[in-house]
This record gives sequence, structure tokens and C-alpha cells, in this order.
Amino acid sequence: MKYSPTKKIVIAIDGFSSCGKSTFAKEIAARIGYVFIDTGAMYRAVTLYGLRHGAVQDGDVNEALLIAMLPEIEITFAFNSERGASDIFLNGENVEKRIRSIEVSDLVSKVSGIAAVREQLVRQQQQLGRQKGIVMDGRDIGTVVFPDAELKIFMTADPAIRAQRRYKELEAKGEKVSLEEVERNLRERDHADQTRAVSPLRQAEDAVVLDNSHMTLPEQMDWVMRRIEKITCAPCTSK
Ligand SMILES: Nc1ncnc2c1ncn2[C@@H]1O[C@H](COP(=O)(O)OP(=O)(O)O)[C@@H](O)[C@H]1O
Ligand SMILES: Nc1ccn([C@@H]2O[C@H](COP(=O)(O)OP(=O)(O)O)[C@@H](O)[C@H]2O)c(=O)n1
Repeated sequence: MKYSPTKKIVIAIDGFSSCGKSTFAKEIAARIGYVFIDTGAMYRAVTLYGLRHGAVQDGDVNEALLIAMLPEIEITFAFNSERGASDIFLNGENVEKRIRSIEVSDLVSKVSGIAAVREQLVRQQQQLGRQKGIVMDGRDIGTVVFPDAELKIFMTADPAIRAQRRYKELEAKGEKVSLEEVERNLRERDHADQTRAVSPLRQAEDAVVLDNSHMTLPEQMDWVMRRIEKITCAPCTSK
């Protein structure tokens, strides 16, 4: 059936690591012609910058140094038609692949716990979504970035299934990493993201929970399109 909306909305997708938020958000955006923004990529890009410029070293983050570097960091997006999603650029360089390494994954939750980093990125995220028609995924989208989002989804999946999915993805990309390392990274990040002082990962009160442990992407799409249509097409169906 053709999707004929009468209004544009903001769709906020939050949840645990590697449960399929970006895959889902990308598919939704393609289906209804929205912009998709992966906010995790933004925290990863700041982490990569810190690693390259000595503010993130030996598994630790020099907060003062990284904060001083923030004005030098420019993050932009450009649509990549081959991937069907936007690639992320760090000061003009396409870092879409670089930011997915286990080295960045191991440090990103330390960087994302810094209030000044969050302030800068949240401001940019709010700008990107000011005209609506956006699907954004992350950890604090429904709680902090867009507390008034019309549709909020909180995603989760069995931790062993999530680790297996991410492991398969990294293995296919040729990254030398073990399943144990991936599991450990997921566990540590989920813990750090849920317990940090600033904007911790939590389910917004008005979010709908989606556990996709045993769901395929087409099943998820049926689930979400019913909800999107209800919100964006309500006036037309009541005529
Ligand atoms: N419903 C699903 N069933 C099986 N695998 C999935 C599903 N959704 C996503 N995946 C796979 O799981 C991995 C993590 O997905 P991703 O979208 O990157 O998660 P997140 O954005 O939550 O970190 C990817 O390899 C993706 O292809
Ligand atoms: N809105 C967001 C998005 C990500 N993050 C941080 O960035 C990290 C990487 O996010 P991600 O979405 O790329 O992680 P994956 O689920 O893809 O592994 C998370 O573990 C969080 O520490 C955040 O704090 N707030």
C-alpha cells in the first residue's frame, strides 16, 4: 500500500549496543523518504579524532585535552547511494569505516560520558532534526535530543544474539576480533552507557519497546509501519 502521510514526524530509536538500531533506522528512512542520522557514529568520530591527536591514549581519555580540541572537530554527513545511507565525515574525511574498529568501540563510551562532548553533538543533532522528517538512532534521542518526538522506540535483543550479530559483521569486514572480545565490549559499553552521570541510556516513558531477538527486518518493518501510519496518516484515514 502507498504511504501517503499528512505530516512529517521525528522518529527516535534508542537502545542497547548492536541490536540493529541503525539497520532498522536506515530501512525506515528509505521506506518513507526520511533522513537517517546515526548519532553513535558522531561519538565514534570524536573518539577517532582524540585517538589521532593524543587526547585518547593507552585506553584512557584526557578529558581537558579533548574538550580543548572540540572547536577543531567538524562532523558532516553525505548520502552514499551505494550504501543507501549517509557516510560520516570528520573534518572533510570520510571515516565511515574507520570509526567501526574495536579500538574505537573500546573507548567511545568514555568519550560519550563527557558532558561537553554531548552538549556539542546534541546541539548539532537538534539542528539536523529541526524540520522533522528524520529517523535518529542512539542512546538519548527520545529522552534528551528530541523529548517531543512523535514516535519513540526502545530496542533491545538478547545479549548473546547481539554479540553474535556484531561478531559476524566484523568478521565479514576482515577485522581480527574474537567473539569473546565483542561480547566483552558490548557488556562494558551497555554498563557504561546506562550508568554514566550525563544522559544515561534509559527507556523514555512514552517509548514502545521492540525486542528483535527473533525478528527479521521485514517483520520489524511491518511492526513499525503500522505505528508510523497511525501517527502520520490519521487525519486522512478518518475521512
Ligand atoms: N533483525 C535482525 N536480525 C538479524 N540481524 C540483524 C537484525 N537487525 C540488524 N542485524 C545485524 O546486526 C548487526 C548490528 O546491527 P546495527 O544496525 O549496526 O546495530 P546497532 O545500530 O544497534 O548497533 C548488523 O550486522 C546487522 O546486519
Ligand atoms: N546518542 C548516543 C549515541 C551513541 N552514544 C555512545 O556512542 C557509543 C557508540 O554508539 P553506536 O550506536 O555506534 O554503537 P553500536 O550500538 O553500533 O555498537 C555508545 O556505546 C555510546 O557510548 C551515546 O552516548 N549517545
